[in-house]
Amino acid sequence: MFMVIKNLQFSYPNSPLVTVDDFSFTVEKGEVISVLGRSGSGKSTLLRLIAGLEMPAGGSFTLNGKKMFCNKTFLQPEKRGIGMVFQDYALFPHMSVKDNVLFGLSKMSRKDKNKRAEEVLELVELTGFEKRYPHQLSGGQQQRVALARAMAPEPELILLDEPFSNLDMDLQVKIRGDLRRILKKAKTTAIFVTHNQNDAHALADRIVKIVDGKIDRIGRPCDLLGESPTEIPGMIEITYEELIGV
Ligand SMILES: Nc1ncnc2c1ncn2[C@@H]1O[C@H](COP(=O)(O)OP(=O)(O)OP(=O)(O)O)[C@@H](O)[C@H]1O
Repeated sequence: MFMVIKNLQFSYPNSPLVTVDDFSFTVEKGEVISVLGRSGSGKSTLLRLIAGLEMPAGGSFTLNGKKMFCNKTFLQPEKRGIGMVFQDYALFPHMSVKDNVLFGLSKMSRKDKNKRAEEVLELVELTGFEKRYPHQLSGGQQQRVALARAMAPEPELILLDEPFSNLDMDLQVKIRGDLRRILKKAKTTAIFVTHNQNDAHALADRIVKIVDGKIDRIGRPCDLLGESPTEIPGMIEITYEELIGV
């Protein structure tokens, strides 16, 4: 299995709550997973643990056979091969679109960097926008530059934290369609965090639903559509056992 998270455990210091309580799930290569949950359920914390920005209290996480953490192994964020896109895009305002994308690339010749930047900008349909600055772009275009920058180094996994929350409703609908198409075209494995059920259902191959720091259910969007576990007796057992396989 491409990515395996097993019995992941985390609490913030000085907090009585267990923020991530015994999470186990697997992700296949090229799969798009939505982590769906209400505000405060622990979604961003899970992404921070995957990214290596927080140290888990227990459990293990491997990505493409590499131990990200397990017992005393803790791979630093910069060595994990994981790209991130956050809700505020975090583009460098004084850099052009192309320079923003080039920033994510290292250890390549100048020629190769330029080629890769052109490729990813084409993928997100921003060819011709290379010389513009972030303030000269729409919100959706800025979001696509952020995605291009994260995808440029060909990370093994991309994490997206509520990437649409700053966009207006019409744009959200368009961008989520674009995002799924872009991720699938590049065969990128992605974990996408949202509190919005529509986004989760439109984008994901599978959804990991979190309630109060615990995995409530895992399943395909068609399995989980609009139902709560109490409305489908036995649902947790079937989907969870079938799908985590760890
Ligand atoms: N630095 C911190 N110190 C202590 N508690 C924290 C810290 N950051 C988050 N928390 C708490 O951990 C819990 C989970 O927070 P987290 O940000 O992961 O939730 P979330 O599901 O991403 O929420 P949102 O959708 O609002 O971003 C919340 O109860 C939050 O108050």
